[in-house]
Amino acid sequence: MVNEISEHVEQLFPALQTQRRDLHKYAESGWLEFRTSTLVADRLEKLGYALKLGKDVIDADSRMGLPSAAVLAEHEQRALEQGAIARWMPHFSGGFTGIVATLETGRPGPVMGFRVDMDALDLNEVLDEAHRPFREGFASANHGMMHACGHDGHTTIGLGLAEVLMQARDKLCGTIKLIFQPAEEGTRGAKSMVAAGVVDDVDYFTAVHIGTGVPANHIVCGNDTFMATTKLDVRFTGVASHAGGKPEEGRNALLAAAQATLGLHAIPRHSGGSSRVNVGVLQAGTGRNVVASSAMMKVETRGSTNEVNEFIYQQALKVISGAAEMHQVKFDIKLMGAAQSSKPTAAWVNYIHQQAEKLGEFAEIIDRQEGAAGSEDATYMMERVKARGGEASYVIFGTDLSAGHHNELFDFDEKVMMQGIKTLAALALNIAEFKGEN
Ligand SMILES: O=C(O)C[C@H](NC(=O)Cc1c[nH]c2ccccc12)C(=O)O
Repeated sequence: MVNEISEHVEQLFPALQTQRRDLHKYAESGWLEFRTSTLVADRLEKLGYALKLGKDVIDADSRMGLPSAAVLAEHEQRALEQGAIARWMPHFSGGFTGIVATLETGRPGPVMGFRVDMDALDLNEVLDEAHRPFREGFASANHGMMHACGHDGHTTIGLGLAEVLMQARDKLCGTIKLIFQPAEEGTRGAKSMVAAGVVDDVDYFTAVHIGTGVPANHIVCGNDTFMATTKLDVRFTGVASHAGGKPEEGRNALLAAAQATLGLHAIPRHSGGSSRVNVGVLQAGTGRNVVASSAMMKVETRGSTNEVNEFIYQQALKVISGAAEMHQVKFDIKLMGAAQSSKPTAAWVNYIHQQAEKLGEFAEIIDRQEGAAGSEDATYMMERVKARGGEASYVIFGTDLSAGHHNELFDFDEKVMMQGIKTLAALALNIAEFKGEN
């Protein structure tokens, strides 16, 4: 059976490549995946999946870092001009760009959930002959948005998996649930899908990523280096005054933000694990001879455990309020995103390892990798599934990259999409071979 699937996936390659390049060209960042969602929904419906869309899979109040209503409307319009399918748009309008596709086999068995993400980054793609997406005509048409983390590949893997599993439906048991998540960047989207109950019936959960520095033909079956993180926007509001004539009447928001930036980067370490803090954006002031009355910062904290991140975050709040107090300005903090740390379950990692070995496609099959961590909001889904006694893991398919993730020259070897689909399909088709720990 696995051989038949492999052949099917290889036949699909030209179509997968076309799909990925189309998504790459029309990159849409978090909560603005309007064109992407309508195309994904349309494809999944045509394949015969039962769909849940928009508000049925996204809890409105749990969305973090949502763009303004004006930005949402503008990008919805742009999506329609770029080929979004209008009849699906009402489901996604207003920033509800999530999809869950279900295949009930009618035979007893577990619920298996697979999660892919769909959003691009806020980044300008390099438009230069040296960069393959530009040279071959699929560089981002959308200013300030670029698939520079491979989510165009993830979405394509999800659609390819949908196709091969539907074709092999007579050999499956239980239920297949394909989760297409918005707004992973900035860790904004997953929590709202968990709050909508999307993984409440999932017994075995697998999230995927390509690249992340893992070499081509290597697979990491259970990535466990995710840092808990909190993302915040901070706004300081002071009083403008004549910088020469009446400086004492001013309340300097720029100085408060500068003070806060230094204070944030000086938060002590924690013996419980590694931590990070970053002020990635700082903007302030309006004119040379005006005491700056406004400033804003985009800040993130991270920790290798939820406790370490919480410590850094609480310290950050004190630093920000202290800096505001020092300069007698007002401040306002908005939570823009968050994710937990999470570890995969050993039995599921073992099963993925065993299935990857059977496929015979990988030069190296690694259970976990040491090293620098990022964050991921799929961790909310993993933790929810584990809390109900389910199994969960996060798989990385290695691939050659033209530049690092989140870089303007990012691109990947598209063949990795075939390995991804084959491996995930094998997890579903061979589930009878899974042995839990009990
Ligand atoms: O915090 C975020 O905004 C999410 C973003 N996430 C990623 O870049 C994904 C990621 C980073 N490192 C790894 C390693 C393994 C899988 C996924 C990743 C990050 O860490 O900045």
